[in-house]
Amino acid sequence: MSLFDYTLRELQEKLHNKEISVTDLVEESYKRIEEVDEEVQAFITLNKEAAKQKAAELDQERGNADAKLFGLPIGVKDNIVTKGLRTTAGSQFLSNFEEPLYDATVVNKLNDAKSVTIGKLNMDEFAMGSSNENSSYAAARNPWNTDYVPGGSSGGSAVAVAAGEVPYSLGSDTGGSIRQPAAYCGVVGLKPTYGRVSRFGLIAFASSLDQIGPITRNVEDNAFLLETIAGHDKMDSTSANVEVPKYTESLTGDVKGLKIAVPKEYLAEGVSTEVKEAVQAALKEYEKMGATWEEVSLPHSKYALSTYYLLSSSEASANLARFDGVRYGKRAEDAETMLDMFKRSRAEGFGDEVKRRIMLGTFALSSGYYDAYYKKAQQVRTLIKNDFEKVFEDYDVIIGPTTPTPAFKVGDKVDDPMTMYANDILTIPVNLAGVPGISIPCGFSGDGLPIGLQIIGKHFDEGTVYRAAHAFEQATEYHKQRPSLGGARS
Ligand SMILES: NC(=O)C[C@H](N)C(=O)O
Repeated sequence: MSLFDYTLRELQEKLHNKEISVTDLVEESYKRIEEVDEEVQAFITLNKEAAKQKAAELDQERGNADAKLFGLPIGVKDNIVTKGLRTTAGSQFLSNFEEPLYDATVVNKLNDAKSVTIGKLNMDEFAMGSSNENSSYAAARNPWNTDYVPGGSSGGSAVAVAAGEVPYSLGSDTGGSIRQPAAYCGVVGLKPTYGRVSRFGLIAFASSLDQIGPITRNVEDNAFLLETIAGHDKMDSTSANVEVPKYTESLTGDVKGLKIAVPKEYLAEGVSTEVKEAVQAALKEYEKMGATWEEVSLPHSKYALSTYYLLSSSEASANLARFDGVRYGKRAEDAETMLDMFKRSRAEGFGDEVKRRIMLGTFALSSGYYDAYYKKAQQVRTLIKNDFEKVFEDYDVIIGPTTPTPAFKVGDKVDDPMTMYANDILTIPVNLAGVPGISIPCGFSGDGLPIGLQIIGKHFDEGTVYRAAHAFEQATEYHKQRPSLGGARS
């Protein structure tokens, strides 16, 4: 058994009782990375020397170890800026961004809580993708079967946790990038309410949709981590000044009387039989625990995918304008004029998917098309948000699958953007509405690949989402299964 099979709270107890040291934990992490990372490619950059030094320092000061994440090793998605530690956003454009000058707010919070950053996690370039195959580095692989993708864009964040390289990690979610890889890798991933967690220091993809969130092996750890990173930040004007509850206190195990809505659009055509059956079995489990469920409709769901690709690409085209070869990242050589230098740096620096989105976004924003595409998409976004609000007048949570199918094979969809985009059909509406959503393990396919259950809550009601997720976890064993990767673990 690995140390990382313990919950964060249990690890802290062991640290407290001096059964283990912070150095033991950090060494366990790097040992496991050495064993399996060549196979799964979860990390882009390791922080070995600094992490070991920090562990030694923390071991010295252990007497007053009451910081929230004291000594617990974490992996951070590589679009979250870390001072002095290379931050690439999965792009070779930023491969030389070795020494960022500041920490993202969430990283400051992790540091204040005295966690130890093990390294930066693999991702699709600038968070655009659903399989990790768009990483400029290596494509991360699914620990349950390395012929399969781990999902994306926070593929590395889900893989590192599922493969036992770190006990918990941070990802970011614009259209499903935390929940979809969490579902594919059999771990727990939460996208918080928009505004719950500061985006300061998150390399922006689509600013009105991006949120940072926790990926863990169980719901309690997830709630614990969200408590640490959430909260208002004056450096992010979209972060909400709303009190952060103690999420761990909402894990009562009691869902008696909980009112669940199941959107018929989420179990429709395109959702595989195995996934449907797993979700139906989960609903039965909730019934047994005293919750009730009813079918509802989110009628504008069918427009969510096109709305998302218009809005997120439009925002990306503006956000990514800053990568011009001047201020950040690589610069094209041999350019003759300044304009030529901009053009060549961008042509050489960005991968195909990023270019596709920038072109789509620029087109949607251009005069003559703006009203027909961008403005229209904004209006449809409001309709989608209203669908959710209407359902939440009568229900506490919405439950459905996280993804239409379990993970697919590496290479299967990489040349077909439309089928790749369709992966996020059940996660995207949640970002458009700005509400919180979690994915938790709820079964396995015939091929032994994990299936994820999505639980969606009201704005700023992560507490109820966690309570529902935790109760299901307590009643089932899916989260206790481990991939047999590397042979060394059981
Ligand atoms: N970034 C995300 O949340 C993932 C989504 N698959 C996208 O490519 O936009």
